[in-house]
Amino acid sequence: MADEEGANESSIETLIHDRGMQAVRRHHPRLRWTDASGPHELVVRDVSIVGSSQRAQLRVDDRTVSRLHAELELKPDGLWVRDLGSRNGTFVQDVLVSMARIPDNGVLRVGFTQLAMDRAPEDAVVHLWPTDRFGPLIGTSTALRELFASLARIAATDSSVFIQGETGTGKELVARAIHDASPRRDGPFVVVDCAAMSEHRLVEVELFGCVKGAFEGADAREGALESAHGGTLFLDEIGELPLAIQPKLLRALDSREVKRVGETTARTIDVRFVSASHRDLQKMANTRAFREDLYFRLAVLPVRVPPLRERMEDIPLLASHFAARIGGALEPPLLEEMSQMPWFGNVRELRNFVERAIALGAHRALDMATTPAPRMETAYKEFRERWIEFGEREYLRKLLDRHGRQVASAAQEAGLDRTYLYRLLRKHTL
Ligand SMILES: Nc1ncnc2c1ncn2[C@@H]1O[C@H](COP(=O)(O)OP(=O)(O)OP(=O)(O)O)[C@@H](O)[C@H]1O
Repeated sequence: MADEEGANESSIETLIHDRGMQAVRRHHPRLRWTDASGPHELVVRDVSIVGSSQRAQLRVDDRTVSRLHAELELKPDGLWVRDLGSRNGTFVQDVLVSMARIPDNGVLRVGFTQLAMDRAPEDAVVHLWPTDRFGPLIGTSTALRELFASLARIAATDSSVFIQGETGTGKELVARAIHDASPRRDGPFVVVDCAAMSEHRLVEVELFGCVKGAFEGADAREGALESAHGGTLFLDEIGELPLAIQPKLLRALDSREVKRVGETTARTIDVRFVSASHRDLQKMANTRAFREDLYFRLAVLPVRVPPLRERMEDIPLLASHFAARIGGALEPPLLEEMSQMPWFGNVRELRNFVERAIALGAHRALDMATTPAPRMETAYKEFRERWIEFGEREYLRKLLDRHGRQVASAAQEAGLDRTYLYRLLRKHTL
């Protein structure tokens, strides 16, 4: 029998002990609806897509529903829905929403179909990872310990994993942790940053390789898919993969074979695919900016890395870890203050902040994180540098907002190369 600790009525979960392990007992929401093919019900346990596509986890047979219409996500405070750029909109309690929590016993509407939510008859017990570390990853929050437990299960399989999360949440580290915990750990871990190459031929050669003379000046070279043979291929920023290359990657995923550019015979590969993006591939699939079939092939096991602001309990542990790594320590009042900050750049921003706090002192670090512009009473050279940094950051922040974080259109307005804009965004942890 599980014994309960601190039941919280407003939350969907309670911390319990089950068979000596820490776990959460969680009630799962159930959705019931009737569409063209009759009445249905589904208990939502994971991130699920609602749509008319055959591949959607919650398929609604209604022509007014987009193929990938909305996404459901279970968070500690309940079930959230996010519209994926649908044609006819997503409604909660009859209000048009882009993102909203569905209240208990509330109603979600997609197109003409109403889905009534209630509580599934049986609660689920979700085990948490017993420690605050999983390979290179650190975290003590329920959200991360649940993620660690699911990464351990994922690592044991060979299925393709798609990691979604805001910039700086630790997606690359999650990919690394999966590889290190998997039976492929002694094989190679190959990383390809799909955002780093805007030219389609470059990406193609990087991924698939080429034979000598395949195009002017081409030398024979092995692509990343071949290099990752026996190991894991991590495709970072997969949302930036040019559409023209996507069918070729899909074929490689299906057939486990690659042909170098200019080659006619195929080579067999044994590779585990892990990909990541901070962008909404589902939304991109709706506007055909990303192939829907490729998305579902890559996202057999979808993983969501929560933003730091949804797991503030992790801040002191992470901050002390980053400080200790460079031989420093942080004072408790600073840790306290850090727990109030928004961390839009997530763990990367936290790491940079800690490094600054140790190198320059807490005051300067806080100043740089929170003061809107540098103070005038600074040496001219430093003032000038910081003013440019500040101006650049503000410019980029506003630009991104105007374009709903779509880098391609933002780059166009700014008259910048997309790759360069990416580099600037990383520099400013935006
Ligand atoms: N849970 C964690 N434990 C320890 N270090 C972490 C954790 N999460 C992130 N980091 C560190 O934060 C930094 C950013 O992480 P990472 O590069 O994996 O983020 P990302 O989500 O891939 O970012 P981007 O979207 O910009 O590519 C790295 O230095 C990483 O080591």
